Amino acid sequence: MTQPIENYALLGNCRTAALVSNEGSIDWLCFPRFDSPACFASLLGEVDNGRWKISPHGKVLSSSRAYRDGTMVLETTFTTETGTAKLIDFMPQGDRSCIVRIVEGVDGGVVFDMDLVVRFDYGRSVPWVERVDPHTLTAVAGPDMLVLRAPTPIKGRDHHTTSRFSVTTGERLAFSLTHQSSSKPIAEPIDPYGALTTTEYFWLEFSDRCPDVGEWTPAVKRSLITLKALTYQPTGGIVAAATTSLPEHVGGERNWDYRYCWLRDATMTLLAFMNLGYFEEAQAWRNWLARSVAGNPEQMQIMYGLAGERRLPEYELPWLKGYENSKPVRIGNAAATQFQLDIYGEVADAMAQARRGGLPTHRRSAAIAEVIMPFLEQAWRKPDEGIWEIRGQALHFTHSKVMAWVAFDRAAILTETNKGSREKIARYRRIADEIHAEVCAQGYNEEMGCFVQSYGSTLMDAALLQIPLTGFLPPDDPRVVRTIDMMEKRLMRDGLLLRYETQHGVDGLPPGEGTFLVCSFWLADAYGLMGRQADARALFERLLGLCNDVGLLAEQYEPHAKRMLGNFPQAFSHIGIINAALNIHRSQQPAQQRAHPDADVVEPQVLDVGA
Ligand SMILES: OC[C@H]1O[C@H](O[C@H]2O[C@H](CO)[C@@H](O)[C@H](O)[C@H]2O)[C@H](O)[C@@H](O)[C@@H]1O
Repeated sequence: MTQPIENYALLGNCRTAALVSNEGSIDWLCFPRFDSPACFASLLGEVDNGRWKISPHGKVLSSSRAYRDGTMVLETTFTTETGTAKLIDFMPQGDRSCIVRIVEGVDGGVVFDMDLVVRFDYGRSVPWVERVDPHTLTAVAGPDMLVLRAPTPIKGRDHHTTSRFSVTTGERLAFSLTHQSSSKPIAEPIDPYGALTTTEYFWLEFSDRCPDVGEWTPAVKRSLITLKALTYQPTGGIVAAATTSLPEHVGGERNWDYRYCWLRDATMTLLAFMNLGYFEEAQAWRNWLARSVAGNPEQMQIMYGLAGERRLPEYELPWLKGYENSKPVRIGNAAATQFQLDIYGEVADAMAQARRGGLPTHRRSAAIAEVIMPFLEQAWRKPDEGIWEIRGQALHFTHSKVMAWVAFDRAAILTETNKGSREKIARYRRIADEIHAEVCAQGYNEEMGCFVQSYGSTLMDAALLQIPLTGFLPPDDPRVVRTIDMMEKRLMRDGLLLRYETQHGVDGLPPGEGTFLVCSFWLADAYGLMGRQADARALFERLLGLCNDVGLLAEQYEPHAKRMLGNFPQAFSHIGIINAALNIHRSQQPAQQRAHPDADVVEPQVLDVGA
C-alpha cells in the first residue's frame, strides 16, 4: 500500500531522484534524468507498477531513519525480535545511473526480504529478465536496461525478483541497481563501498560551506542539500520537485508534473543559493537560463525541460490509478505555453542579485534584456495566467502587475547607476510609475480597504505578500497592513496560508487544496519586515515543525488531516525555509554585527539590463 507522502525520503545524484519509504521500499525512480519515464512507479499506482523493497522479514519492533549528517546518504535502522540492522541507501555521484543499498548488521541477526519489481515506462512495461550469473541479472525493455547485482541468492517468480538473506553483527551486504542503454554491453560493476566514500565526500564538501544560521543551521543545511539534489548537474537546470502528480487534494485532479525547470521556481532557488554564498550553483543556473532563452528571448517560456527543451506536451497515464486514487497522473505540463507576467520581474531580480553577488555578467545578458524590455512595454498591459498558473480565463492579476513594476523600476535604477541614456531612464521610470498607479487604483478595493487578487475582484491571494517583499510599498503602509489582515481572515487555516480562494472557480479546476507552504514562509518574512518579530518566529517554527523526520517538505500541507500534499520534496518550500531562517537569524543579531542592509534577503534588487 502507498505510504503517506511524509513517509518518504529523497535519494539523488544531481541528475535524477528516487523516493524511499520508511519501510525500505523505493517506490519512485526515474532513470537517467528526473523527467525520464519511471521504472518504479508504485508511488502512483500498485506494487506491480514497480518498486524495490528491502526490509526485515517478519515483525519490525521499531525503526528510525536519518541522513548521514550533511549528506544524502540515508540510513534506516530496523530492530526485530532477533536483532538490529541498518539499510544504507544512496545514489552514487557521477554519470553512472545507479542506486546502492547496503545492509549492515548492527546487533544480533536480522533476516531480510528483497523484492524487486521493474516496470519501465511509468510502471507499464514488464521487462525481459535474464540471469547473467548467480548474483547478476538484467531487466530489458526497449531502450532501457537495469542490471541488478546482489550478494545473495536471487529468485524470479511472477515478474518479481526476490531474495531472503540474513545479516549478523558487523556483516555488510551491498546490492546495486544500474541503468544503462540496452544496446550496450553490460557495464563494469561499481565498487559500492568506494562509491559510498566518494558520495559522502561530495555531499560533505558541498554542505560544509553552509554558513552558520544559529539554531536553524541543520534545517537550512538539509534544505540546501535538497535544492542541490533537485539540480540537473549536466546543464544547471533546476526542477521544481522530484515527482509528478502527487495530489494537492487527495482523490482530486490537481495533479501536475513538476520535473521541469520553471523560471520562477529556479530563480528563487538561485537567490536561496546566493543568500547562502553558493555562487557556483547560481552561475550554473544563470548560464542555463541564458542558453534556454537564447534565440527567441521575446518568446521566453515560463518553464523549460532540463536542458532547455521547449515543448513539454501534457498527457495522462491511464494505467496508473494515481496516488490514493488521485487521477489523472499527468506527464508534461500544459502551463509551459501560458503567459505569466510575473516571471520577468523574478528573473530580473535574480539576475541583479547574481551581479551584485559578484557573478560576472553573462555575455548575452544585455542583448537578452534589450529584446525583453521593449516586449514587456507592451505585454504588461495584457491579462495573464499568473503565478498560480490558472487554467481558467486569463485575468489582470495584481501580483503579476506588481512584478512588471519590479522589472521596470529596477531597469530605471540600473540605467541611472550606469549613467545610461536619460531618455531610457525616463521611459523605464514612466512605465514603472504608470504600472504603480494602475495597481494602486485597480488592484485595490476601496470598500474592502485592501489589495485584491485581480482588477475588480474581491478575492484574496497570498501572492499579494510580494507587495511589501519586493518594495512595491513599504511594509507599514496602511494598505499593506490591511491586506495582510484580510489575508489572515480569508486564507488562514490553522495558522497556515492557502494561496488563494479556490472555491470561486478562478483557476478553472474543482475547488479544494491544502495550505501552500511557501506562502506561509512569505508571511513570516512579511511579519519580520513589519517588525512583528515574535509572529515571524512563531510561524517559522510552526512551519519547521511540519518537516518530516528527515527534514523534507512537500508543496502543501493539510492541517486537518495533518498530512503533506502535492509534489515532494518541493523546491519552493525549501527556499522558504532558507530565506525565512536567514531573515530571522539576521534580525536577531546586534545591529553592528548585521551584514550591510544590502545583504537582506527579501529586499528589492537591481535589474541586470544593458543601459
Ligand atoms: O494550480 C494549477 C497549476 O499548478 C501547478 O503550478 C504550481 O507549481 C509550479 C511549480 O512549482 C509553480 O511555479 C506554480 O506557481 C504553482 O501554481 C502546475 O504546474 C500547473 O500546470 C497548474 O496549472
